[in-house]
Amino acid sequence: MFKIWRKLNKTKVAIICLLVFMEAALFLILPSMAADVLNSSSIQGDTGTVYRIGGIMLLANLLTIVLAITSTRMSAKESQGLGNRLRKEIFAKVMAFSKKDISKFGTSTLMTRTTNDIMQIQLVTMLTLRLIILSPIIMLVSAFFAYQREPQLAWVFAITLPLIVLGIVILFKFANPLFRSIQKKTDRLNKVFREGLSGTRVIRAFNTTEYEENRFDEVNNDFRQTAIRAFTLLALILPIMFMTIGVSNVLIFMNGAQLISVGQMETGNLIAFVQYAVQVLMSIMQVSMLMFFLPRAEVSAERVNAVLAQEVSISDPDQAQSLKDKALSVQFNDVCFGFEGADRYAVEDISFSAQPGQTVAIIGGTGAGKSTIANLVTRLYDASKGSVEINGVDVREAKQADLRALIGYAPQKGILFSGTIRSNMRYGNPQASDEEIWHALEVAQADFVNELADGLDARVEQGGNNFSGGQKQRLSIARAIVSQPDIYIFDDSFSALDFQTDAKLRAALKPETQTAITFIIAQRVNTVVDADQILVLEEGKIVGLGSHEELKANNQIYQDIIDSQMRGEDI
Ligand SMILES: Nc1ncnc2c1ncn2[C@@H]1O[C@H](COP(=O)(O)OP(=O)(O)OP(=O)(O)O)[C@@H](O)[C@H]1O
Repeated sequence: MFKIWRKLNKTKVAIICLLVFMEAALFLILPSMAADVLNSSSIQGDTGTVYRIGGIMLLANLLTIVLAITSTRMSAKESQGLGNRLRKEIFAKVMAFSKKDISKFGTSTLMTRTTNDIMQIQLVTMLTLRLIILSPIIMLVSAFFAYQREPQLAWVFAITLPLIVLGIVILFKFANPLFRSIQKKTDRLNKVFREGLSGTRVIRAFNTTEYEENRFDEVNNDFRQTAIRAFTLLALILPIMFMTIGVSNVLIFMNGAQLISVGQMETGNLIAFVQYAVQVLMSIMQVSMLMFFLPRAEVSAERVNAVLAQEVSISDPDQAQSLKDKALSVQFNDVCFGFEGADRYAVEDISFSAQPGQTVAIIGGTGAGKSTIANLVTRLYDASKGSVEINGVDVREAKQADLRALIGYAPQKGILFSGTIRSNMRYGNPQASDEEIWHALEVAQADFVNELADGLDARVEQGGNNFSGGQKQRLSIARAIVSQPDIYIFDDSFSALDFQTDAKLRAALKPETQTAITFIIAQRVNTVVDADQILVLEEGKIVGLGSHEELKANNQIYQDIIDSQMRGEDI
């Protein structure tokens, strides 16, 4: 938590502490002033002095309120500002994470950490800024003033304080593990909810709505039961406090009345003692409430710090080499890559090179390692062995931003962002004109945009959910074309297109990619027939490399793929 609090604005924290200190000082003198008026018969007889002291007390009260409002507002602003900065830092960090880094945490917990955990931290920061000075000062000074006024009544504290401390310690012991468990259960709740949301269509198609509802009910009820237990314990603090305050008042009044009757105590002192005693107990309550929230926030802070401290596994070198003004090329030198924990490489001993104007097709069955090769070019993964060179530079020696500026990537799943068609098309080239966008859409065979009433201004919902899979793919292809890259990567982007559209798209793409290197990942032979070189992948290894004609003549595996797809027809 302290690590996170170091991010607070120190000047503002100092001002808040000063305001709170002044608030405490004013608050503390009020009972003494009232007691002095009540105790002194000379003051009571002097109406002018009574009014003057009353006026000062009123003013002190007003000032206390102004100070309290100002410090509360500043604490709120500072704690919200801290939350804002933490969310921004986490977002920036997660954006820099490689796929491997993200999978270390999981999407659901990253979301919970960015929302729920940061809210816990904000709440405790605000409480702390207000109470960390206010409550201990009021508690200690009130106890001192109370003792100074009437040491004869101090024994009451000897009974009430241990009672209160014992009650709070017992509550802490039981509630803390429950609050820790709530945090984990929030992650689970999010995970099941997210899975349900993203899999709605599959759930309905398999008629498993009831099964999914039961699964959600189970985690939801588990969360509810733990939360009820934790908050019931938390709610017990108030009754314990009020009961203790009540008992202490009764004891003070009983003993005080006796002392007044025998002339050993003045009425004003009794009133002041009661007020100070209440303040002592209320301050203990405030501190204990804070102590109650603190462990929860501590757990949250640990979870947030873990994300911020996570080393980004793919980072820029200190002295990056430029990729500009160099001849365009892509070269794989005996590249192997394995996922963490996997017992074999996902791709192994991959070597090939590509020159400007060439199309490299990668074909192979499901899980053969095709996307992994694309991810090695874009440096979403780093080679475990060997090297990937772009323009003669090892990708690990270049800046990621420079590398990615060279690449136009159309992913396997057409991923779009909420906004308009235009904003999505300009994603890789903010300066693109409408003409350039329409041209790219034409090349990508995205004719359907012409029919949309709003054309380029047509709305794109979150994830492009208002477009079909094939439409999303074409828009993703157009987006890659708009950025006019040196290297195109179409990762199975033609799979949702019919044969005719696939052929038309590849023909239209040719003049666009004349000076570029184009990667086409596909499972269909039709899509790769025109490629300059085709990499045939099986279980992560290249089992064939050549043109369609060469492979068709000499490569048994390629022939098998053709046979399985065309059932012997000639391609
Ligand atoms: N995040 C991951 N963690 C562990 N293993 C993975 C991960 N992603 C992919 N793999 C494994 O790596 C291998 C290659 O995956 P890759 O996605 O490159 O295949 P692919 O040829 O593109 O398949 P498809 O055509 O089905 O998309 C597969 O065996 C897969 O199980």
